[in-house]
Amino acid sequence: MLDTQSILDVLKPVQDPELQKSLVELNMIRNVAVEGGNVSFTLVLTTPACPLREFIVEDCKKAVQTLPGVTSVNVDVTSETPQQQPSLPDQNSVAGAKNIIAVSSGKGGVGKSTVAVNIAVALAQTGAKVGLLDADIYGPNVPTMLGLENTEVQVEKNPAGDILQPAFNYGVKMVSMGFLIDPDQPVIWRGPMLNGIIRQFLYQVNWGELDYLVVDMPPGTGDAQLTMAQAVPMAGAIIVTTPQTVSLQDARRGLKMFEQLGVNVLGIVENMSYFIPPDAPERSYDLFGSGGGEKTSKELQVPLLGCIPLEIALREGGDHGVPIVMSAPESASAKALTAIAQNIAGKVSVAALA
Ligand SMILES: Nc1ncnc2c1ncn2[C@@H]1O[C@H](COP(=O)(O)OP(=O)(O)OP(=O)(O)O)[C@@H](O)[C@H]1O
Repeated sequence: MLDTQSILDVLKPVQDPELQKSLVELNMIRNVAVEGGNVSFTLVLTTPACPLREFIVEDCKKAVQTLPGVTSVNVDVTSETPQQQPSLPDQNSVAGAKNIIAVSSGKGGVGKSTVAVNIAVALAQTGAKVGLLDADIYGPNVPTMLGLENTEVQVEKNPAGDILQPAFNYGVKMVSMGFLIDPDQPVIWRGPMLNGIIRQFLYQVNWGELDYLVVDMPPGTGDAQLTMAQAVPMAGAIIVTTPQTVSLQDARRGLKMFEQLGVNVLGIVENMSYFIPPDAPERSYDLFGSGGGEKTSKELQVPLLGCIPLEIALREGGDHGVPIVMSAPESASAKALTAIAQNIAGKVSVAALA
């Protein structure tokens, strides 16, 4: 007989390809309804950024259609991002923020902020609720890249501590070190000061509900990384590198540091992997050698999340405050960044449900 139980039974062997577990057992199939031969249910994915959405829907439909008497299958797709749990006793979650992702690099100038901004916007484009915390004290350039450089931060007076109102553009809520410091004045940061500001940015900002809080870390291995790892449960870190050997060596150091701090490294992103000339987009040149990111990822046994080409439009997007995933989603770098964002979202779900 065609009923809720028979639908759930036939769907039981269908797995989430990333989590490699049964959709039914993961409680991802809900609201099953049968009316005559018409079957409908809700598929609750673990991220709105799921790149395999169509594939999973197709698998479900095929399974249900094997039942005799089924005339139509209607799948309503939605998502609930799982929440990362604290791993250390003193950690405090950021209220409302389900998954905190640190974007880091061994050294400056490899494109860490460019990657952080574009993956934040790409995640927001899928419908996810996204925050971006610019913790890069040495070069807080996220406001410029998001077109928010002249923002006046709004502060809400509160007896328990003032609350900052994040700036907002392209679907992303953002706070930046750049809002607090004069960009032309050098600031000498001492560990405790930096620690205090990062904690303020985590806990005294009106972030609201967030599926992902992306944090643009200062380059290198220092106090900011230590503060983050101690303060909050992190879904994971990603390390941005370029293909040159020196950059890869720095990436290795960054990776080891996160491992020592007990932070899950979601993978490496190789930026400036190859050059695409704007007047001959069918060509590409390996300016800095090739395969470095892949080699490092194999050696260190962490996934390579993707490779981003060197494209003039990507730099221009950053300078003009319109991230390339917004301005030219069909460009090679935007496609690479969107795929990386989806990849990260998948790995975050796996880590949260492990
Ligand atoms: N793939 C790319 N193609 C072209 N330009 C790029 C690419 N990646 C980054 N850039 C440009 O390189 C410069 C440095 O990038 P970005 O500020 O993102 O690096 P960073 O690692 O965050 O640096 P810092 O450590 O100073 O914060 C920027 O002008 C950016 O637009």
